[in-house]
Amino acid sequence: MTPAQQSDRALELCRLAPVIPVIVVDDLAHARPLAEALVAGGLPVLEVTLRTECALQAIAAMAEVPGAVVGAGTVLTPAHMKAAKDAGATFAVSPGATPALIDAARVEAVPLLPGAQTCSEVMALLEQGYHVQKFFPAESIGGAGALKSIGGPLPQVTFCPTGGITPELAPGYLALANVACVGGSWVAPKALMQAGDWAQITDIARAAAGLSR
Ligand SMILES: O=C(O)C(=O)C[C@H](O)[C@H](O)COP(=O)(O)O
Repeated sequence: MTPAQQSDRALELCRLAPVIPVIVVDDLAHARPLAEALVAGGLPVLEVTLRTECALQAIAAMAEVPGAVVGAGTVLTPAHMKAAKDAGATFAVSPGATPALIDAARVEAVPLLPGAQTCSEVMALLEQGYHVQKFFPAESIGGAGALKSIGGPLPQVTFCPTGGITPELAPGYLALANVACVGGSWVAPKALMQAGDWAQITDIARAAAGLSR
C-alpha cells in the first residue's frame, strides 16, 4: 500500500466524522461499552493509543463493535505497527514519522496518518506521498493560525490536528480548508469511563459529531 493510497484511506476516515476520539484505555472492561457509546453518538472512527497494558486487547474488543472503525494511536515503531494490525487495527496514527515506521506501514499495508509539526516535516512526508497528515501537538505549535498559514504554500496537504483541542477550539480548526477533522481526548474522559457513565459519553460524542466543517 503506497503512502498516497494510505492517505486516500485516511481521508475517507477523516470524513466520516468531524472528531476522531483519542482514547486511553486503562481497564479492558471499558473498551466495548466505550466504543458502543462513541459510535452511538456518531463518532465511528476510534483511535486507541498504545500507551496502556491492555491497549491491544482493547483494540480487539472495540473492533467487534458494529459500526466502529478502530485504529491504533501512539504507533512509534514497526513492532507497534505489526502488533496493532494483528490486534485488528485498520489504521495507525503516529505523533511523528520515521523511515522505519513508513516502511512498516507499506509492508503491513496499514494506512498511516503520520504526524508533522513543521513545514519541512510536512514537505518531507508529502514527498513520500502522504497528502494527509496529523498536525501535532496542534495547540502548542501555533494552533489553527499556524495551520492556516501552512495552508498558504502547502494547500495540497490535508490535516487532522490533534493535541490540546477542546470543544471550544475545534470549530476554529474545522473551518479551515486544509482540515478534514480533528483528534481529541475530550470525548472519552477518564472520569466518566471510570464511573461507567456511557450515556454521558454518548452525549459528548453527539455534540462533537454535530460540529460543522
Ligand atoms: O498518542 C499519540 O499518538 C499522540 O500523538 C497524542 C494524542 O494525539 C494526544 O494525546 C491527544 O490528546 P489531547 O491533547 O488530550 O486531545
